[in-house]
Amino acid sequence: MKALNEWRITQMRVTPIAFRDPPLLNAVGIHEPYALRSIVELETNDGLVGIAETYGDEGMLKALETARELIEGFSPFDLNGMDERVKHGVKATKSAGFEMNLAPGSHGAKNAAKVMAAFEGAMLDLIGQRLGAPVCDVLGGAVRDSVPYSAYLFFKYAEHIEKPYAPDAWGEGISPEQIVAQARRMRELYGFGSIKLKGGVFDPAHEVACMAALAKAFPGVPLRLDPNANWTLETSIKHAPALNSLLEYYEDPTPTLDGMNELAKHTTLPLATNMVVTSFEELKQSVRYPGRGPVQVVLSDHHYWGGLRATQTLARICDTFGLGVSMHSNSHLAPSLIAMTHLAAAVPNLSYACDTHYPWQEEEVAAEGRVKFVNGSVTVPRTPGLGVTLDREALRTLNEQYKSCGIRTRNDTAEMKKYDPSFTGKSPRY
Ligand SMILES: O=C([O-])C(=O)C[C@H](O)[C@@H](O)C(=O)[O-]
Ligand SMILES: [Mg+2]
Repeated sequence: MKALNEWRITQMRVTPIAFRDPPLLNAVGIHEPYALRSIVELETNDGLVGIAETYGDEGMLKALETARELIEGFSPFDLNGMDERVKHGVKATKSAGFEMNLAPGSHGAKNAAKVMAAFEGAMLDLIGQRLGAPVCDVLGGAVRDSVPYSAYLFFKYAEHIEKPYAPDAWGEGISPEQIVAQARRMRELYGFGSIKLKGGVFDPAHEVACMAALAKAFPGVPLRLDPNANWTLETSIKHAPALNSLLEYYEDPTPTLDGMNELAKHTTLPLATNMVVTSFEELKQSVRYPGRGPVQVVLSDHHYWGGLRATQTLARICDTFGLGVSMHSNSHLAPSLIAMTHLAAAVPNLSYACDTHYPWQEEEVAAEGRVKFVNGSVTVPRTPGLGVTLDREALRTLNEQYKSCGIRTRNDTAEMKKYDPSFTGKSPRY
């Protein structure tokens, strides 16, 4: 073991991976057959390896590569120094191709925050391993033993238009009956205590009918609907009275802070967002509105907010301004879900069950296997560090899948055009 003052990160490794992802529908199109992520490993001069999962889009891989010199050679304890180096050394980029509104992984403007989060995650894993403490303890200690997640329902087709593998077991999810069946299956398998439906896909009246069917099938279970800003302000106001009695919060129905602010005057529901408040600058703008303001619940996401510590800061600011806090997710595997779990354990004012796409994923890179849910919650690991080790064989397989799948930047709109050539992804559509 190196003395702590000689402890250094000697090498960064980034492995892009692709894993099977079902044909899930959203405001801008449909998920491609493979979702992209990357695994960042930081190795130290005493042979420890810390890991973090982040986005796998081409822009993110380039940003990580440009930041190599900002991490190699430095101490794993140098978290604040790393933040500063990355803030000044990693530039925002205008993505050369497509920037998908729902995929923060493709947002060049968030390059520095995304790189900080990836580096910090692996550094906290290293610190925890070295000290024999779980990441949540490094973050100041867990205030809960397990973290509640929400069932995350999607409208979906039974299979992809191109068929690189056999269809999933969930089947089609379009009618209210199919959505209720999807929720029932997900609750049976995972025990989730609240339910979110990804909306912004079909006629809003159909989506409201699905929420009513869910409320009838699961009385007392908290429900959320997220149209991903695909409804105009007028449409969002029109459906507010029906949703008032159905939802626990109304997530990003309409675009812009101004739009959400106006909507807030027409609904009794808290308005939640992972679209109009996605940075500290936007949070500042949001809390400056007089009255109720545009946002009552911030859906944080450490992967693009600058990391676990930055998200703790975000949660404290939310507490100061009386805003609720929960978490947004994307298609992800155990290293990401477990990092969210450590973080959520160390956020006292987490007010709602967090999102996770995890039930939609079948493949895994963790040697521990698939993450287990008990009554919809994930137990906070007590093992040193993140508590996730890489299954090297699985990592190799998912990296091979990345190389062969041909996808380099998530583009749900281009995928949807294969089903419907007239689809534009233009938003708000309803
Ligand atoms: O809450 C959200 O906005 C999301 O989860 C965004 C995701 O990109 C979701 O729309 C998806 O996976 O299609
Ligand atoms: Mg959302």
